[in-house]
Amino acid sequence: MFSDIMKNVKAKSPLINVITNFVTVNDCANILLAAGASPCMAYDIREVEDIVSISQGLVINLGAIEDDRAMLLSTKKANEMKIPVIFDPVAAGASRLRNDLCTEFLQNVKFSVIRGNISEIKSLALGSSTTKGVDAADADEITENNISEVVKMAKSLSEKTGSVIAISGKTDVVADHQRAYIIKNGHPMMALITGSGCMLTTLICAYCAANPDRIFESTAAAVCTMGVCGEYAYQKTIDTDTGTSSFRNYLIDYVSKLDSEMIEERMKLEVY
Ligand SMILES: Nc1ncnc2c1ncn2[C@@H]1O[C@H](COP(=O)(O)OP(=O)(O)OP(=O)(O)O)[C@@H](O)[C@H]1O
Ligand SMILES: Cc1ncsc1CCO
Ligand SMILES: [Mg+2]
Repeated sequence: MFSDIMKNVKAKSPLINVITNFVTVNDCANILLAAGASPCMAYDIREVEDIVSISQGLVINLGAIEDDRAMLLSTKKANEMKIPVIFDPVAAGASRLRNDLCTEFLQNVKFSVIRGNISEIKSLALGSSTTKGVDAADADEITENNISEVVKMAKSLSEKTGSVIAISGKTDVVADHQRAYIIKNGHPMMALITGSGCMLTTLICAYCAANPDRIFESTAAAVCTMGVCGEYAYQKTIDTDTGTSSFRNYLIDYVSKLDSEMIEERMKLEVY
């Protein structure tokens, strides 16, 4: 299902500029290299337009905001060039600065994909502020009881923004204004390392940059990749009697080792 999408990442090796946070920046660069893409983490206002002009994709991550002017300048350039721009609204709902920037970005930028945990996406869609900082609040967890409401919310946010919406967690949702996939891969250990969400957003950008006419499918492929690699990495953590720090390395290892057969074997994707 995703074999050509993954092959294109390796064949084209897209250059992705990532304006992200100092917490997870190195993991984001490594996940891109593991997938076959090429990272650049330029964020200085004096050069972002030049770097974006030679890039095939752009990530804007609000984890630790240093210079929102550089973010806006680079998105403007990327939109002019019509390359995919992926938004990670980290901790949306947690502070006025984050909420104001999310509003400003959604008004002025065309994002191909918006990827967040359920609390962050609820904040964008409903203006709620339930988030536990950078982590989703337990009370927001997607369950069998609320999944239809969550899908409805994602479709309506997609309609409003023109972006594909990816919600991560125990259950992942990928939706545009009319279609949705539910993906149930991954492992709870993924929430015990920082940056699994930031890495997922960056991987989505690589897949979209290599397949710019297939944003919805590329997003789903990246979500499945991350989930399946989380499962393999957890197994390896158990087999080696290690813990969360090794798990993080194994996660990157498996993204570099993964092929489409390994995904297809384990993928738990349903059309909703
Ligand atoms: N309980 C879980 N079971 C299975 N997979 C999970 C679980 N929690 C998170 N994941 C997976 O971990 C990845 C990151 O999702 P998560 O929602 O934790 O991101 P996040 O909160 O934005 O993370 P961060 O801000 O630390 O980067 C996704 O691939 C998701 O499917
Ligand atoms: C822990 C943390 N704080 C700001 S960004 C970040 C990484 C996870 O989003
Ligand atoms: Mg996050």
